[in-house]
Amino acid sequence: MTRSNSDLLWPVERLPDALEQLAQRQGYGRAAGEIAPPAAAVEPSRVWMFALGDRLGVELEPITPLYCELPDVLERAAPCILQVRRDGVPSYLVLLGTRRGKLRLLARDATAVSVPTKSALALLREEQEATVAEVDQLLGGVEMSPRARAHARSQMLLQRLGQAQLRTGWIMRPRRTASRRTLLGDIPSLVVGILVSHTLLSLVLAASFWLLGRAALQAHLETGWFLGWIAVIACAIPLRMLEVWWQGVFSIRLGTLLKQQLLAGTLKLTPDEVRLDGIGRHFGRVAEAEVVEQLAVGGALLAVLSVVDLVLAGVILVLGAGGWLQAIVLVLLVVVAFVLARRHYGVQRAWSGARVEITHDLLERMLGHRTRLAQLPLERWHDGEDVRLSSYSEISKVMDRRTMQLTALLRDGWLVLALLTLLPTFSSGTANASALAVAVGGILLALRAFDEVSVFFQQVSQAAVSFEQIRDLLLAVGRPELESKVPLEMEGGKPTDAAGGNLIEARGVTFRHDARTRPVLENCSFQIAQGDRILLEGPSGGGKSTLVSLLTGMRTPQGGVMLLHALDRATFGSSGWRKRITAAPQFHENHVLSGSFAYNLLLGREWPTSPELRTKAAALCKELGLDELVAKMPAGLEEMIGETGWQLSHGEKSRLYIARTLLQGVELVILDESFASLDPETMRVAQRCVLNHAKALVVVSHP
Ligand SMILES: Nc1ncnc2c1ncn2[C@@H]1O[C@H](COP(=O)(O)OP(=O)(O)OP(=O)(O)O)[C@@H](O)[C@H]1O
Repeated sequence: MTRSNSDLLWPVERLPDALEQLAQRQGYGRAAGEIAPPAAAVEPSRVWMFALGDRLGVELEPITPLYCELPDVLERAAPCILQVRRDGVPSYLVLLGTRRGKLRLLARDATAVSVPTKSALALLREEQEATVAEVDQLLGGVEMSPRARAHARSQMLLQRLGQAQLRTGWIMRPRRTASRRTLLGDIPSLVVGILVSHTLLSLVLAASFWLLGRAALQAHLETGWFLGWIAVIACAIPLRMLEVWWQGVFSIRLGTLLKQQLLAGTLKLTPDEVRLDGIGRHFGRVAEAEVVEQLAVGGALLAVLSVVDLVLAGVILVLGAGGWLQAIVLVLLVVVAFVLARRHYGVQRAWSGARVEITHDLLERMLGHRTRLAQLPLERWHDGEDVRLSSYSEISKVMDRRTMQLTALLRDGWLVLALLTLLPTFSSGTANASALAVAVGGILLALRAFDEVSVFFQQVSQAAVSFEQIRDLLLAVGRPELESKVPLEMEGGKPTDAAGGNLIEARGVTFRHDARTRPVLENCSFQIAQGDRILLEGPSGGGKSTLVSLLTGMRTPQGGVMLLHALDRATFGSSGWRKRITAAPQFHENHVLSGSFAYNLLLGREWPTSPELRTKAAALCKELGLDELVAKMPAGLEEMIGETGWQLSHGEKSRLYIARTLLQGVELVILDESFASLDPETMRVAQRCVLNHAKALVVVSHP
C-alpha cells in the first residue's frame, strides 16, 4: 500500500462525509447538507444509518460477512463501507470497486486509491491479530518459497478464521426512484456490445456463405480460398463466445432490475389497493412478471439481433444478383410481419386475459375451499367452470392460428418470393457466380432474420400483454414517499421520548372509504398522553379499526390533523411515523409467516437479530406463558412455524402477535381485539405483560 492506513480509514465521526462522497461518485445520491456526526468512537445504530441513507437519497443495506466470505465481498460488494476496529474504536474502509485485480478505495482526502486485495484483507483482519501472529509463528520455522508461504498462510488463516464474523459493513445501492440512467447502469453498453458482436458475426456468416456459394457455383474451390473460408469460420468462435457472454450478463442485469422495480412498486401499494385486487390477481401478477422478465430479456435481444440481420441482409441483397427488387420484397414482407403481429397481439390479449381470470378464480376457490366443502352443496362445486374453460379453449384455437400465420407465412413466404425474384436472372443466363452467391448469402441471412422476427413478435405481444398486468406496480415505484425531516440525532426515538405533553393529538379527523358515500369517522378529536392506557370500545362496524389504521399511518385522514409529539406525519416521514406507533391487526388480518418462531417474534426488528433482542424475545414469551410452547417445540425458538411448519393454536397465535408488537419497542402500542380468543386466565397473564411493557397503550375491544 503506497498510502498509510490512516489515510484510507475514515473515522466514525466522518461517516456521513464518507457516505456522501461515495454516493456522489456513484451518481446515486444527493447532497445531504449539514449532518451531525454520530457520537465519536461509537458504532452508529442501524436506525441512524438507515436514516442517513434516507437523507442521502440512497439505500443502505447492512452486511455482516464471515471471514471466509471476505474475498467475495471485496470483489463484489462495492460500493460499500467495511468496518475496521482499532482499540474498540470503529473506522471504515470505503470501497469504490475493483480495477485490474486491485481494490479501489476512497481515501480520506477524497481521492481514489488502488490497493492490492491482500492489504485490505490484512487491515480487516487486524482485530484477529492473535490468530494471525499464531499462524505466522507456526510458519516461521518452516522452510519454503515466499509464494508457497503466502499460500499456506492464507489457507491457514481461512481455516482458523473462516467462521469468524466481521463487523457490520454497509452496501450502498441507488434508490428505486433514481434516474433511469443510474438504474440501467451498464445495460446500455452491454446492448451496444451485443449489437457490435452480432453485426460482426453476421458479416462473418455472410462472407462464409459468399465463399461457399461462389465455390459451389464455379464447381471448384482453390486451396487458398478454402483456407480463407476456414479462417473466416474461426473468427466466429471468439465473437460468438463474446456475444453469448454479454447476452447472459444482459439477461441477469435486466431481470434483476425488473424484479427490484416490481418489489419496490408492490411495497408502495396501499393495503386497500392490495385488498381490492384480490389474492388471485396478485398471484397472476407474479406469473405475468415472470413472463415479462423472460420475454422482455429474450425479446429485447431478438429485436437487436433481427434488426441487425435484416439491415445486413438488405444491403447484401442489393449487392447480389437479385438487386433492388429483392430488397424491396424484403421490406414489403417486414411490413406484412408488422400487420400479422398487430393481429396476433389482439388475440394474445384476449387469451392472456382469460388465463389470468382462470388463475384468479382458481386461487379464490382454493382459498375458500374449506368453506365450500362445509357450506356449498356438492352439485354446485363446479358451477361455471365449463363455460370458462370452453371460452378459453376457443380463444386458444384462434391464437394458434395467428401464431402459425406469423411463423410459417413469413419464413417460407420469404424463401418462395426471394427465389422467384431470382428467376429472371437465371432464365436470362446473365448472372455471374459471385453475384448469385451474394444473393444466396443475403437470402439465407434474411431467412434467419425472419425466424428471429416471428419469435420476437410473438414474445413481444405476449410480453406487452403481461406488462399490462404489472404496469400499475411499476408506476407505483415513482409514488412520492414521505421522507423524514426530523434531525438525524432524533431518529431512533430517544429525544422524542423525553419531550413532554401529548403523545398523540387528533383534531377534527375525518375519513371516508373510497367506495362509501358517508365518512366512517367525522370530525373526530382526542388526545393520547404518554403512559396512557386506553380502552377503545364501540359497536361492530363503528370505525375502530379504521381509526387504528389512521393512527398507524396506514391510511391518511381526508380532513383534520393527526399529530405525534406535536409534529405531523409529513415531518416524521412514513417510516419514521411507523417506527413510533405500531398495531397488532385483528386476528383475521394478522399472519404467521413461514419462518422460525424467533423470526416471527422479531419481524419488526432487524434480521438476523442480535443476541440481546433474542434474549428479550425469550423473556417476553415466558411472561406471556408461551415458554411451555417453546419448550414443546423440538427446535425451541428456531422451530419453523407457518403454513408448512408447526401449527400454532388460536391462543398461541394471539400471544405471538402481542409479543411481536411489544418487541418493536415503539412509543404507542395498539392492540386490535388481540385478547378476544384467550381464556380468562391467559388473558389476565397477557394483559399484565402488555401493561408492563407498552409505553402507551390503546386496546380496541367490543363492549
Ligand atoms: N376498504 C373499505 N371500503 C369500504 N368500506 C370499508 C372498508 N373497510 C371498512 N369499511 C367499512 O367501514 C366501516 C368501519 O369499519 P371498521 O373495520 O373500522 O369497523 P370496526 O369498528 O373495527 O368493526 P369491528 O368491531 O366489527 O371490527 C364498516 O362499515 C366497514 O364495512
